[in-house]
Amino acid sequence: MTTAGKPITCKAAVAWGPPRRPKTRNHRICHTDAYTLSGQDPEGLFPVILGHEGGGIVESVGEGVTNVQPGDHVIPLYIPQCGECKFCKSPKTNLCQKIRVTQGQGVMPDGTSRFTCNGKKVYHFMGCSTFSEYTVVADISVAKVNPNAELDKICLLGCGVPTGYGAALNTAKVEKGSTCAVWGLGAVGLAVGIGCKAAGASKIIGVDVNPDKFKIAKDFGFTDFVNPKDYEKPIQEVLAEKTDGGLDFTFECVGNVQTMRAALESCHKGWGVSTIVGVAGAGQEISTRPFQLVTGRVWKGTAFGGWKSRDSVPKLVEEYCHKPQIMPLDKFITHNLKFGQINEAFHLMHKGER
Ligand SMILES: NC(=O)C1=CN([C@@H]2O[C@H](COP(=O)(O)OP(=O)(O)OC[C@H]3O[C@@H](n4cnc5c(N)ncnc54)[C@H](OP(=O)(O)O)[C@@H]3O)[C@@H](O)[C@H]2O)C=CC1
Ligand SMILES: N[C@@H](CCC(=O)N[C@@H](CSC=O)C(=O)NCC(=O)O)C(=O)O
Ligand SMILES: [Zn+2]
Ligand SMILES: [Zn+2]
Repeated sequence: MTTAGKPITCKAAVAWGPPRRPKTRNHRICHTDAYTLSGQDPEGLFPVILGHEGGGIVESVGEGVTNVQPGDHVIPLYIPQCGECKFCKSPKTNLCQKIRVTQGQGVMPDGTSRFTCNGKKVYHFMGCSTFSEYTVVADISVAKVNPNAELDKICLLGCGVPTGYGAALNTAKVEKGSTCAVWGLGAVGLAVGIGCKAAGASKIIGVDVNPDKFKIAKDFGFTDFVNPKDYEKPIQEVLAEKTDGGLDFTFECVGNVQTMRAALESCHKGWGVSTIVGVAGAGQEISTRPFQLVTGRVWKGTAFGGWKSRDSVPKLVEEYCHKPQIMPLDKFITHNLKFGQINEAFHLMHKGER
Protein backbone atom coordinates (compact mmCIF):
# COMPACT_ATOMS: atom_id res chain seq x y z
CA MET A 1 0.00 0.00 0.00
CA THR A 2 1.44 3.38 -0.96
CA THR A 3 1.98 6.07 1.65
CA ALA A 4 1.79 8.84 -0.96
CA GLY A 5 -0.19 11.77 0.39
CA LYS A 6 -0.88 10.04 3.74
CA PRO A 7 0.50 10.98 7.15
CA ILE A 8 3.32 8.79 8.48
CA THR A 9 3.83 8.41 12.22
CA CYS A 10 7.51 8.00 12.98
CA LYS A 11 10.31 8.86 15.39
CA ALA A 12 11.94 12.23 14.94
CA ALA A 13 14.22 14.38 17.02
CA VAL A 14 12.22 17.50 17.76
CA ALA A 15 14.24 20.44 19.11
CA TRP A 16 11.70 22.43 21.13
CA GLY A 17 14.04 25.33 21.80
CA PRO A 18 17.66 26.10 22.54
CA PRO A 19 18.98 24.07 24.25
CA ARG A 20 16.80 20.95 24.26
CA ARG A 21 17.10 17.51 22.68
CA PRO A 22 17.02 15.63 19.29
CA LYS A 23 17.38 11.95 17.67
CA THR A 24 18.63 10.07 14.28
CA ARG A 25 19.34 7.31 11.43
CA ASN A 26 21.81 7.45 8.38
CA HIS A 27 22.81 10.93 9.35
CA ARG A 28 25.70 13.00 10.55
CA ILE A 29 25.72 16.00 12.84
CA CYS A 30 27.26 19.13 11.37
CA HIS A 31 28.41 22.02 13.55
CA THR A 32 25.68 24.11 11.90
CA ASP A 33 22.99 21.95 13.59
CA ALA A 34 24.60 22.76 16.95
CA TYR A 35 24.81 26.44 15.98
CA THR A 36 21.08 26.65 15.23
CA LEU A 37 20.23 24.60 18.34
CA SER A 38 22.29 27.04 20.44
CA GLY A 39 19.99 29.90 19.46
CA GLN A 40 22.70 31.86 17.59
CA ASP A 41 21.18 31.42 14.12
CA PRO A 42 19.21 34.54 13.16
CA GLU A 43 17.00 32.27 11.03
CA GLY A 44 16.53 29.69 13.82
CA LEU A 45 12.93 28.64 14.51
CA PHE A 46 11.52 26.29 17.16
CA PRO A 47 10.18 23.69 17.54
CA VAL A 48 12.15 22.22 14.67
CA ILE A 49 13.50 18.93 13.34
CA LEU A 50 17.18 19.72 12.77
CA GLY A 51 19.68 17.80 10.60
CA HIS A 52 20.76 18.46 7.03
CA GLU A 53 23.35 15.75 6.37
CA GLY A 54 21.70 12.44 5.58
CA GLY A 55 20.95 9.67 3.14
CA GLY A 56 17.71 7.82 2.58
CA ILE A 57 15.37 5.90 0.31
CA VAL A 58 12.36 7.55 -1.30
CA GLU A 59 9.16 6.29 0.35
CA SER A 60 6.67 8.15 -1.85
CA VAL A 61 6.51 11.15 -4.15
CA GLY A 62 3.98 13.93 -4.60
CA GLU A 63 1.96 14.61 -7.72
CA GLY A 64 4.05 15.72 -10.69
CA VAL A 65 7.40 14.64 -9.26
CA THR A 66 9.41 12.96 -12.01
CA ASN A 67 13.07 13.25 -11.01
CA VAL A 68 12.84 10.54 -8.33
CA GLN A 69 10.59 7.58 -7.59
CA PRO A 70 9.94 5.29 -4.61
CA GLY A 71 12.97 3.10 -3.92
CA ASP A 72 15.54 5.58 -5.23
CA HIS A 73 18.52 6.26 -2.99
CA VAL A 74 18.86 9.98 -2.35
CA ILE A 75 20.84 12.59 -0.47
CA PRO A 76 18.85 15.62 0.73
CA LEU A 77 20.26 18.98 -0.37
CA TYR A 78 20.13 22.16 1.67
CA ILE A 79 21.11 24.07 -1.44
CA PRO A 80 18.74 22.79 -4.10
CA GLN A 81 19.22 23.03 -7.85
CA CYS A 82 16.11 23.93 -9.83
CA GLY A 83 18.02 24.48 -13.07
CA GLU A 84 15.73 27.40 -13.96
CA CYS A 85 16.51 30.38 -11.72
CA LYS A 86 19.16 32.91 -12.72
CA PHE A 87 21.51 31.53 -10.06
CA CYS A 88 21.22 28.00 -11.48
CA LYS A 89 21.76 29.33 -14.99
CA SER A 90 24.93 31.15 -13.95
CA PRO A 91 28.15 29.12 -13.85
CA LYS A 92 29.38 31.56 -11.18
CA THR A 93 27.30 30.25 -8.26
CA ASN A 94 25.59 27.20 -6.76
CA LEU A 95 23.14 29.25 -4.65
CA CYS A 96 19.79 28.26 -6.24
CA GLN A 97 17.22 30.73 -4.90
CA LYS A 98 14.02 29.02 -6.09
CA ILE A 99 12.86 28.05 -2.58
CA ARG A 100 15.34 29.96 -0.38
CA VAL A 101 12.70 32.23 1.19
CA THR A 102 10.33 29.47 2.35
CA GLN A 103 13.30 27.29 3.35
CA GLY A 104 14.48 30.08 5.67
CA GLN A 105 10.96 30.28 7.10
CA GLY A 106 11.08 26.58 8.02
CA VAL A 107 8.35 25.50 5.64
CA MET A 108 7.87 23.73 2.31
CA PRO A 109 7.65 25.81 -0.92
CA ASP A 110 3.84 25.88 -0.57
CA GLY A 111 4.19 27.56 2.83
CA THR A 112 3.13 24.53 4.90
CA SER A 113 4.98 22.45 7.46
CA ARG A 114 4.58 18.69 7.04
CA PHE A 115 5.56 17.88 10.64
CA THR A 116 3.49 17.86 13.79
CA CYS A 117 4.32 16.58 17.27
CA ASN A 118 1.74 16.34 20.04
CA GLY A 119 -0.60 18.33 17.80
CA LYS A 120 1.85 21.22 17.49
CA LYS A 121 3.36 22.48 14.22
CA VAL A 122 7.06 21.66 13.92
CA TYR A 123 9.34 23.57 11.51
CA HIS A 124 11.54 22.13 8.76
CA PHE A 125 15.28 22.90 8.86
CA MET A 126 17.44 23.91 5.90
CA GLY A 127 14.92 22.18 3.63
CA CYS A 128 16.10 18.77 4.92
CA SER A 129 15.19 17.91 8.59
CA THR A 130 17.16 14.69 8.51
CA PHE A 131 16.94 13.95 12.27
CA SER A 132 13.80 11.97 11.59
CA GLU A 133 12.99 8.48 10.34
CA TYR A 134 10.94 10.09 7.54
CA THR A 135 11.19 13.60 6.18
CA VAL A 136 9.53 15.62 3.43
CA VAL A 137 11.63 17.67 1.01
CA ALA A 138 11.10 19.55 -2.24
CA ASP A 139 11.81 17.57 -5.41
CA ILE A 140 14.66 19.95 -6.30
CA SER A 141 16.20 19.29 -2.86
CA VAL A 142 17.34 15.71 -3.44
CA ALA A 143 20.13 14.15 -5.47
CA LYS A 144 19.49 10.63 -6.78
CA VAL A 145 22.62 8.56 -6.18
CA ASN A 146 24.10 5.15 -6.94
CA PRO A 147 22.03 2.59 -4.96
CA ASN A 148 25.12 0.40 -4.50
CA ALA A 149 26.87 3.06 -2.40
CA GLU A 150 26.41 2.57 1.36
CA LEU A 151 24.05 5.21 2.67
CA ASP A 152 25.74 5.24 6.08
CA LYS A 153 28.93 6.47 4.36
CA ILE A 154 27.63 8.67 1.56
CA CYS A 155 25.35 10.59 3.93
CA LEU A 156 28.58 12.52 4.62
CA LEU A 157 28.26 13.98 1.14
CA GLY A 158 25.24 16.00 2.28
CA CYS A 159 27.34 18.80 3.75
CA GLY A 160 30.72 18.85 5.52
CA VAL A 161 32.88 16.84 3.13
CA PRO A 162 31.74 18.44 -0.16
CA THR A 163 31.87 21.84 1.54
CA GLY A 164 35.54 21.58 2.51
CA TYR A 165 36.59 19.69 -0.63
CA GLY A 166 34.82 22.19 -2.90
CA ALA A 167 36.10 25.18 -0.92
CA ALA A 168 39.60 24.16 -2.02
CA LEU A 169 38.80 23.04 -5.56
CA ASN A 170 35.90 25.25 -6.67
CA THR A 171 36.01 28.40 -4.57
CA ALA A 172 39.69 29.03 -3.83
CA LYS A 173 40.89 27.01 -6.84
CA VAL A 174 44.02 25.84 -5.03
CA GLU A 175 46.99 25.52 -7.38
CA LYS A 176 49.61 22.81 -7.73
CA GLY A 177 52.66 23.48 -5.57
CA SER A 178 50.88 26.16 -3.51
CA THR A 179 50.98 26.63 0.27
CA CYS A 180 47.72 26.38 2.25
CA ALA A 181 46.58 26.77 5.85
CA VAL A 182 43.28 25.62 7.35
CA TRP A 183 41.80 26.91 10.65
CA GLY A 184 39.62 24.28 12.39
CA LEU A 185 40.22 20.57 11.89
CA GLY A 186 36.64 19.31 12.20
CA ALA A 187 35.05 17.43 9.30
CA VAL A 188 34.94 20.57 7.16
CA GLY A 189 38.59 21.53 7.74
CA LEU A 190 39.75 17.96 7.16
CA ALA A 191 37.84 17.94 3.88
CA VAL A 192 39.62 21.14 2.85
CA GLY A 193 42.80 19.12 3.45
CA ILE A 194 41.76 16.40 0.98
CA GLY A 195 40.82 19.11 -1.55
CA CYS A 196 44.19 20.88 -1.21
CA LYS A 197 45.96 17.54 -1.53
CA ALA A 198 43.94 16.62 -4.65
CA ALA A 199 44.92 19.99 -6.14
CA GLY A 200 48.62 19.21 -5.55
CA ALA A 201 49.41 21.73 -2.77
CA SER A 202 53.00 21.42 -1.52
CA LYS A 203 52.28 22.44 2.09
CA ILE A 204 49.00 22.15 4.00
CA ILE A 205 49.14 23.60 7.52
CA GLY A 206 46.45 22.69 10.05
CA VAL A 207 45.73 25.41 12.63
CA ASP A 208 43.71 24.27 15.64
CA VAL A 209 43.57 24.90 19.37
CA ASN A 210 42.95 21.19 20.01
CA PRO A 211 46.26 19.34 19.38
CA ASP A 212 44.44 15.98 19.49
CA LYS A 213 43.26 16.84 15.96
CA PHE A 214 46.80 16.94 14.53
CA LYS A 215 47.40 13.19 14.52
CA ILE A 216 44.10 12.53 12.72
CA ALA A 217 44.71 15.32 10.22
CA LYS A 218 47.96 13.75 8.92
CA ASP A 219 45.70 11.18 7.26
CA PHE A 220 43.87 13.93 5.34
CA GLY A 221 46.84 15.46 3.55
CA PHE A 222 48.02 17.91 6.22
CA THR A 223 51.80 18.29 6.29
CA ASP A 224 52.33 20.74 9.18
CA PHE A 225 50.48 21.87 12.30
CA VAL A 226 50.30 25.00 14.41
CA ASN A 227 48.51 25.53 17.71
CA PRO A 228 48.00 29.30 18.24
CA LYS A 229 48.04 28.66 22.01
CA ASP A 230 51.74 27.73 21.76
CA TYR A 231 52.72 31.28 20.73
CA GLU A 232 52.75 34.67 22.42
CA LYS A 233 52.49 36.61 19.15
CA PRO A 234 49.59 36.72 16.66
CA ILE A 235 49.30 33.59 14.54
CA GLN A 236 49.51 35.66 11.34
CA GLU A 237 53.09 36.65 12.30
CA VAL A 238 53.99 33.07 13.17
CA LEU A 239 52.72 31.80 9.82
CA ALA A 240 54.34 34.61 7.82
CA GLU A 241 57.71 33.62 9.33
CA LYS A 242 57.16 29.95 8.58
CA THR A 243 56.09 30.52 4.96
CA ASP A 244 58.33 33.26 3.56
CA GLY A 245 55.74 36.03 3.93
CA GLY A 246 52.42 34.19 4.00
CA LEU A 247 50.22 31.53 2.50
CA ASP A 248 48.88 31.29 -1.04
CA PHE A 249 45.51 29.98 0.23
CA THR A 250 43.88 30.01 3.68
CA PHE A 251 40.55 28.63 4.87
CA GLU A 252 38.52 29.44 7.98
CA CYS A 253 36.51 26.40 9.12
CA VAL A 254 35.72 27.42 12.71
CA GLY A 255 33.00 30.07 12.48
CA ASN A 256 34.90 32.63 14.58
CA VAL A 257 35.38 36.18 13.33
CA GLN A 258 38.83 36.47 14.97
CA THR A 259 40.11 33.40 13.12
CA MET A 260 38.54 34.74 9.91
CA ARG A 261 40.69 37.87 10.31
CA ALA A 262 43.78 35.84 11.16
CA ALA A 263 43.25 33.64 8.07
CA LEU A 264 42.97 36.66 5.78
CA GLU A 265 45.99 38.38 7.30
CA SER A 266 48.07 35.18 7.03
CA CYS A 267 47.77 35.33 3.24
CA HIS A 268 50.73 36.37 1.12
CA LYS A 269 50.80 39.98 -0.01
CA GLY A 270 49.88 40.43 -3.67
CA TRP A 271 47.98 37.20 -4.29
CA GLY A 272 46.87 35.29 -1.16
CA VAL A 273 43.25 34.11 -1.18
CA SER A 274 41.34 33.48 2.05
CA THR A 275 38.06 31.55 1.97
CA ILE A 276 35.51 31.79 4.78
CA VAL A 277 33.69 28.51 5.31
CA GLY A 278 32.72 28.76 9.01
CA VAL A 279 29.33 30.18 9.99
CA ALA A 280 29.50 32.96 12.61
CA GLY A 281 26.72 33.72 15.09
CA ALA A 282 24.05 36.41 14.84
CA GLY A 283 25.44 39.93 15.17
CA GLN A 284 29.06 38.97 14.49
CA GLU A 285 30.97 40.97 11.89
CA ILE A 286 34.36 40.55 10.24
CA SER A 287 36.99 43.28 10.18
CA THR A 288 40.49 43.94 8.92
CA ARG A 289 42.45 46.94 7.68
CA PRO A 290 41.34 47.68 4.10
CA PHE A 291 45.08 47.89 3.39
CA GLN A 292 45.10 44.07 3.57
CA LEU A 293 42.90 43.98 0.46
CA VAL A 294 44.51 46.99 -1.20
CA THR A 295 47.76 45.07 -1.10
CA GLY A 296 46.35 42.13 -3.01
CA ARG A 297 44.82 39.70 -0.52
CA VAL A 298 41.39 38.42 -1.53
CA TRP A 299 38.54 37.52 0.84
CA LYS A 300 36.03 34.94 -0.40
CA GLY A 301 33.29 32.75 1.04
CA THR A 302 31.69 29.47 0.11
CA ALA A 303 28.44 27.60 0.71
CA PHE A 304 28.41 23.83 0.09
CA GLY A 305 31.83 24.22 -1.51
CA GLY A 306 30.36 25.87 -4.58
CA TRP A 307 28.95 22.57 -5.88
CA LYS A 308 25.81 22.75 -8.01
CA SER A 309 24.12 20.18 -5.86
CA ARG A 310 21.99 17.85 -7.99
CA ASP A 311 24.63 17.71 -10.73
CA SER A 312 27.58 17.23 -8.40
CA VAL A 313 26.56 15.06 -5.44
CA PRO A 314 25.97 11.92 -7.60
CA LYS A 315 29.45 12.48 -9.10
CA LEU A 316 30.99 12.80 -5.64
CA VAL A 317 29.32 9.51 -4.70
CA GLU A 318 30.96 7.89 -7.75
CA GLU A 319 34.29 9.42 -6.76
CA TYR A 320 33.95 7.77 -3.34
CA CYS A 321 33.01 4.42 -4.93
CA HIS A 322 35.81 4.39 -7.52
CA LYS A 323 38.54 6.64 -6.10
CA PRO A 324 38.33 6.28 -2.30
CA GLN A 325 41.99 7.35 -2.05
CA ILE A 326 40.87 10.82 -3.21
CA MET A 327 37.47 10.83 -1.46
CA PRO A 328 38.20 8.83 1.73
CA LEU A 329 34.76 9.09 3.36
CA ASP A 330 35.36 6.12 5.69
CA LYS A 331 38.18 8.03 7.41
CA PHE A 332 35.76 10.76 8.51
CA ILE A 333 33.70 8.31 10.57
CA THR A 334 34.80 8.20 14.19
CA HIS A 335 31.63 6.99 15.93
CA ASN A 336 28.50 5.14 14.81
CA LEU A 337 25.62 5.84 17.17
CA LYS A 338 21.99 4.76 17.20
CA PHE A 339 19.07 7.14 16.55
CA GLY A 340 18.33 7.42 20.28
CA GLN A 341 21.90 8.48 21.06
CA ILE A 342 21.81 11.78 19.21
CA ASN A 343 22.36 13.85 22.34
CA GLU A 344 25.52 11.85 22.95
CA ALA A 345 26.63 12.65 19.38
CA PHE A 346 26.22 16.37 20.11
CA HIS A 347 28.25 15.96 23.31
CA LEU A 348 31.04 14.15 21.40
CA MET A 349 31.14 16.94 18.83
CA HIS A 350 31.32 19.63 21.50
CA LYS A 351 34.12 17.69 23.22
CA GLY A 352 36.02 17.83 19.93
CA GLU A 353 35.60 14.12 19.23
CA ARG A 354 33.72 14.73 15.96
N1 LIG B 1 29.81 27.34 4.46
C1 LIG B 1 29.25 26.15 4.46
O1 LIG B 1 28.62 25.72 3.48
C2 LIG B 1 29.37 25.30 5.66
C3 LIG B 1 29.84 25.81 6.83
N2 LIG B 1 29.98 25.02 7.93
C4 LIG B 1 30.56 25.64 9.12
O2 LIG B 1 31.94 25.26 9.15
C5 LIG B 1 32.42 25.29 10.50
C6 LIG B 1 33.12 23.98 10.83
O3 LIG B 1 32.18 22.90 10.87
P1 LIG B 1 32.61 21.47 11.48
O4 LIG B 1 33.87 20.99 10.84
O5 LIG B 1 31.39 20.62 11.43
O6 LIG B 1 32.92 21.94 12.99
P2 LIG B 1 33.78 21.27 14.17
O7 LIG B 1 33.27 21.86 15.43
O8 LIG B 1 33.77 19.79 14.02
O9 LIG B 1 35.28 21.78 13.89
C7 LIG B 1 35.76 23.05 14.24
C8 LIG B 1 37.20 22.91 14.73
O10 LIG B 1 37.74 24.21 15.00
C9 LIG B 1 38.46 24.15 16.24
N3 LIG B 1 38.58 25.50 16.83
C10 LIG B 1 37.79 26.13 17.73
N4 LIG B 1 38.26 27.37 18.00
C11 LIG B 1 39.39 27.51 17.26
C12 LIG B 1 40.34 28.56 17.11
N5 LIG B 1 40.21 29.71 17.77
N6 LIG B 1 41.39 28.38 16.28
C13 LIG B 1 41.54 27.21 15.58
N7 LIG B 1 40.66 26.17 15.69
C14 LIG B 1 39.61 26.33 16.50
C15 LIG B 1 37.61 23.22 17.08
O11 LIG B 1 38.33 22.76 18.21
P3 LIG B 1 37.48 22.22 19.49
O12 LIG B 1 36.96 20.90 19.10
O13 LIG B 1 38.50 22.16 20.58
O14 LIG B 1 36.40 23.25 19.73
C16 LIG B 1 37.34 22.13 16.04
O15 LIG B 1 38.44 21.24 15.93
C17 LIG B 1 31.18 25.59 11.37
O16 LIG B 1 31.15 26.98 11.61
C18 LIG B 1 30.02 25.19 10.47
O17 LIG B 1 28.83 25.86 10.83
C19 LIG B 1 29.70 23.68 7.91
C20 LIG B 1 29.24 23.12 6.76
C21 LIG B 1 28.96 23.89 5.56
N1 LIG C 1 20.95 30.74 8.79
C1 LIG C 1 22.27 31.30 8.93
C2 LIG C 1 23.10 31.00 7.70
C3 LIG C 1 23.79 29.71 7.85
C4 LIG C 1 24.64 29.44 6.63
O1 LIG C 1 25.45 30.25 6.24
N2 LIG C 1 24.47 28.28 6.04
C5 LIG C 1 25.30 27.82 4.96
C6 LIG C 1 25.42 26.37 5.04
S1 LIG C 1 26.07 25.83 6.57
C7 LIG C 1 25.92 24.22 6.50
O2 LIG C 1 26.23 23.51 7.38
C8 LIG C 1 24.70 28.14 3.60
O3 LIG C 1 24.59 27.34 2.71
N3 LIG C 1 24.34 29.34 3.40
C9 LIG C 1 23.70 29.75 2.19
C10 LIG C 1 22.28 30.11 2.47
O4 LIG C 1 21.58 30.51 1.52
O5 LIG C 1 21.86 29.99 3.62
C11 LIG C 1 22.23 32.81 9.10
O6 LIG C 1 21.19 33.39 8.78
O7 LIG C 1 23.25 33.34 9.53
ZN1 LIG D 1 26.39 21.36 7.49
ZN1 LIG E 1 17.67 27.43 -9.13
